[in-house]
Amino acid sequence: MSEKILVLENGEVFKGYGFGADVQMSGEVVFNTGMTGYQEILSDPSYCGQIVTLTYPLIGNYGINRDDFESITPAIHGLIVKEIELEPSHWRSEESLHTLLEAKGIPGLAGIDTRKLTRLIREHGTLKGRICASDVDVAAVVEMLKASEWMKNQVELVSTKDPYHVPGKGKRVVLVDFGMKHGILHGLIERQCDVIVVPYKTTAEEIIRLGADGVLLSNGPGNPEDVPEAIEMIKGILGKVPIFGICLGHQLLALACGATTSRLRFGHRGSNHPVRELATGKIDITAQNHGYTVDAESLEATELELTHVAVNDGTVEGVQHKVYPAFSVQYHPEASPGPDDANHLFDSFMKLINENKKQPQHV
Ligand SMILES: NC(=O)CC[C@H](N)C(=O)O
Repeated sequence: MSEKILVLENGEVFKGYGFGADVQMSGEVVFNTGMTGYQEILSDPSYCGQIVTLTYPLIGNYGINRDDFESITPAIHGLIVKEIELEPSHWRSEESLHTLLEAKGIPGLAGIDTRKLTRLIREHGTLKGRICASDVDVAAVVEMLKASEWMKNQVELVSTKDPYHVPGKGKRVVLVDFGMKHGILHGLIERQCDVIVVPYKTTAEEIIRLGADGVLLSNGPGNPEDVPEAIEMIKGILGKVPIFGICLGHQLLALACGATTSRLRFGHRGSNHPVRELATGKIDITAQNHGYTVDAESLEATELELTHVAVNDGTVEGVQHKVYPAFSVQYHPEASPGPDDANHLFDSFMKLINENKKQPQHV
């Protein structure tokens, strides 16, 4: 394994060795605190353009299996670990993390102090970085990183290009794909839904024409303000069909209702984030992966009510519309990876759809 380095825009350099693809890539360096779940993390399209540092110190020991991908084509720009296991052992394992990343053209960096890197990100906020060969001109890379913009419009890169149908005998749910994790689709299939997955630019009229009983707004990468067409679409379906938003979908629902969003210093990424439901005081331990948040103060001027908050930092984790059937959460009820505590939210969505159907449909 060849020597590789991580160069950060603030000039810091971490020396380690490469695994995965032997390529150089830049991205926003973030960290995830999950102890397991690297296969789901690296294939979650919400990480598009990011270099993910895993804080758990030994990664790769249970390999890569056939079933746990959250998307077929990973969109991350790199994976950083303390120690990489090249010879995995697990009955479901089909290949190693190294061979998967190699095949997908994604660079890995191992052998660095991931605690030090994580502390740096926590203090400074997320940083732009580049995984490079050890003999690069570091000063030139730093200049290039400083001059570069944050990646934009990642949703365009990961959303499906064409709509497709996943037939089921139950309610018809239009799933708007902003970079959907497959776990969300599974959550609907398990509830017998008849799912139509549509591209992120689909209009409100097209969604209504599909005969949607409910609309699920998926997770996805980047800044929610980068997808104004989706915000317009949500304004068009609000009050006409029940809506459930997850992560980016939650941020987009909030923007469509007049709230604002902003960037968190270092985000929430991991499998153990406690969230409090305000109505009951109940805590769910949740899977999270986001760098933006809905601004709590901005909710006052809207018809949205705050339903969930993050226990760790008090940020907005869930909202519900006071008039129309629409709610959303910043965390991941589909987990993958992480605990299933919040899986009941798919049932809440089904309930909302069923109750809406009982209302007289039109005047
Ligand atoms: N997982 C997601 O949907 C992430 C939402 C958004 N891209 C963020 O970082 O906040």
